[in-house]
This record gives sequence, structure tokens and C-alpha cells, in this order.
Amino acid sequence: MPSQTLEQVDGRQKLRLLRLLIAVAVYVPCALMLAMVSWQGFLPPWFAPVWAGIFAGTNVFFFVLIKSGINLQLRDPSMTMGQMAVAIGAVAFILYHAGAIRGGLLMLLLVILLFGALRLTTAELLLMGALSSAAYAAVIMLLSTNRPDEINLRVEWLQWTNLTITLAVLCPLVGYLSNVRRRLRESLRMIKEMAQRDALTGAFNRHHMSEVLDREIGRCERGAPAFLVLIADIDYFKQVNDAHGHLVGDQVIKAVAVSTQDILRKADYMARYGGEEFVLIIAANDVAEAGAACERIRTNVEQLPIPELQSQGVTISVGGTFYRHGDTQVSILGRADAALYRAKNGGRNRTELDAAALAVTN
Ligand SMILES: Nc1nc2c(ncn2[C@@H]2O[C@H](COP(=O)(O)OP(=O)(O)OP(=O)(O)O)[C@@H](O)[C@H]2O)c(=O)[nH]1
Repeated sequence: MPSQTLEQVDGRQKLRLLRLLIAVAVYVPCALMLAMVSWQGFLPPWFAPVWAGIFAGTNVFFFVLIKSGINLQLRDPSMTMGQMAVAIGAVAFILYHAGAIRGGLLMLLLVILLFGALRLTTAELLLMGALSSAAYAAVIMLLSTNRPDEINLRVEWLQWTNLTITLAVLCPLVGYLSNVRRRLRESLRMIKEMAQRDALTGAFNRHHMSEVLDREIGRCERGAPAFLVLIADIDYFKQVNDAHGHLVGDQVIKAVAVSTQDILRKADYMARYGGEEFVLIIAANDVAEAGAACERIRTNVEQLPIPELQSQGVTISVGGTFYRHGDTQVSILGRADAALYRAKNGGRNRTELDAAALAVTN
């Protein structure tokens, strides 16, 4: 029920989709590039199937790590650096066999670098850049030992220098953009959080409650079990303000909110509805469970020590109702409010459940 979790899951799914799109956007053009180079005879005929096998094998390896959950034990569960290192190795293998077109294929190493843009820090990107540079240097040295007649060492080292300089410029730049993106994402998360929360108590605000209530009503319309809506209101709160001042009044509201939130179960939800009023959305299967939940919340506040009030404590009155077929926010909150009114009139520090709603659940 708590929407925060749903939003976080949603965010993670979007990021996963974005990374999948980037992976496809990287793989497909690279595969086309290689197919063209191979078709034009710059790679040996056996190369394409062997490379495709290695490519498929490493992807299956990473897929198994992710599916089995082994990646969750790693410092970076996305294994971005590991995947990039493997990709750099695969490109080095291509470069070794590429013949005269080798210089053109160096740009594959830059494409791999962009793959890390969503995740890596500048230092990590520089490390990957250094690995790319070292991989090409290793290819040149291997070629100069194994096939000295096939390469022009001056051209190769000049290309290596160009690649290394390009990487040295690109890595900090990509790292900077990656950092800006991370900071923007964090700021956006904070702005969203602030827009949903009440500044005094840290509880969700009325606007957020309205969204959650709409969603819960929608779920019930699609057949989910009915939920319980409570309105809890601090008793004689005006007297607290009058006797101790508004600042103490604020502390009392905060103490009631925090201690009530603390005793709620994970599936339950609480928002500050107005001044000293809170709305709670509770998962309860029947009247007995609903009554027990109301009493737990009420007695918790009754026993709450509030040093600012000396020996005097505070109490709350609670009005509640179950969702009924065809309910809107207005109708369900109206019934809870009417029940609260009865609790107040009945002497306060008590709970009242809406009788009509009880008939439905009984
Ligand atoms: N300190 C403080 N007071 C608030 C805040 N919001 C509303 N109030 C005060 O809360 C009081 C609510 O008073 P009433 O609505 O008369 O209710 P009550 O005195 O609690 O009486 P019953 O609800 O009938 O038991 C008012 O004096 C408001 O000024 C707030 O954020 N901080």
C-alpha cells in the first residue's frame, strides 16, 4: 500500500529499461559495423561465428549472474565495469584480427566508454579509458611479435596516441555529465519527497493522501479486499495551544504523528490531513481487526509521554469506516468524519466505527 515503495520500484524499472535501450543501441550498430567489415574481407572468414559465440557466451554469463542474484553480493550489482572490461577484451580481439581497417574500428572503444556514462564516476571512467588504451597497446605489441610484416608500427603507435588523448579528454567529460545526471536525479528525488511530506511531522501530506486513497479505491473496484479509513484527531488541542503556546502545540502534533507512524504495520499508511488531524488507511479483514487497530492507535497516544506537557498527556478520538462499493474519496472520508464526530460527542478519547460499513463487512 505505501506508494513510496511503488514509486521507487517504478524508478528502478525505468532505469533498467533505459540501460536495456542503451545496450541495444550499442550492440546493434556495432554488430552491423562488424558484419560490413567482415563482408568486405577485412576479417578472416572464421571470425564472425567465433566472435558471435564469445559474445553470446559472455552475455549468458552476466545474465546468469543477474538471474541467480550473485550480482547483488557485489559492490556494484550492475557489474558495469566488469561488462565494460569484457567488452574491451572483445574489441581487442577484433582489433588483433582486423588488418588494414583496425584504425577505423578503434571507435568501438569509445562506444564502450559511453556505456558506462549512466553509472560510473570520473575515476572509474578514467580506469576504463586506461584499460582501453592498454588493450590496444597490447594488441600492437602482440602483432609486432607475431605478425611483424602485416603492421606499420609508426601508424599503429600514432593511432594509439590519438586514441589515448581522445580517451583522456572524453573520460572526464563523460564523468562530469554522469555526475550532473546523478545530482539532478537526487535533487528530483528530494523535491518529490518534499512535495509529498508534511514539513512538521514528516508524515505524508493531504495531497499525497488523496492520491493514495484514489489508488486504493481503484484497487477495490478491481476486486481487492476492502480497506479501513480512519480519521484521528487530537482532543482539546486548542487548550494545549492556549496553555503552553503554539511551539509546544507543534511538538505535540509531531510526537503524536511519529509515535503513531511507529506502531503501524508496513502495509498501513498515515498522512497529516489538517492541523491536528490524521488520516490512516489500514489493511483490516473484519470488524474485530478494525476495532483492534483503532484501539491500538488510540491507547498508544494515551500512553505517550510528552515532557513539554508536564504530567498532562494527550488523547485522540478516532472515527473509522470500511470502503464500500461505489465509494468516492468524499463519501468515504465523510463517513469516517461522521464517526469521528460521534467519538468526540461520546466523550473523546474513544473510537467509533461507521455502523453502515460494519453491516457490509459482517
Ligand atoms: N500548534 C499548532 N496548532 C495548530 C496547528 N494546526 C491547527 N492548530 C490549532 O488546533 C486547534 C484545533 O482546535 P479545535 O478544532 O477547536 O479542536 P480541539 O480544541 O482539539 O477540540 P476537539 O477536536 O473538539 O477535541 C486550533 O486552535 C488551531 O489553531 C498546528 O500546526 N500547530
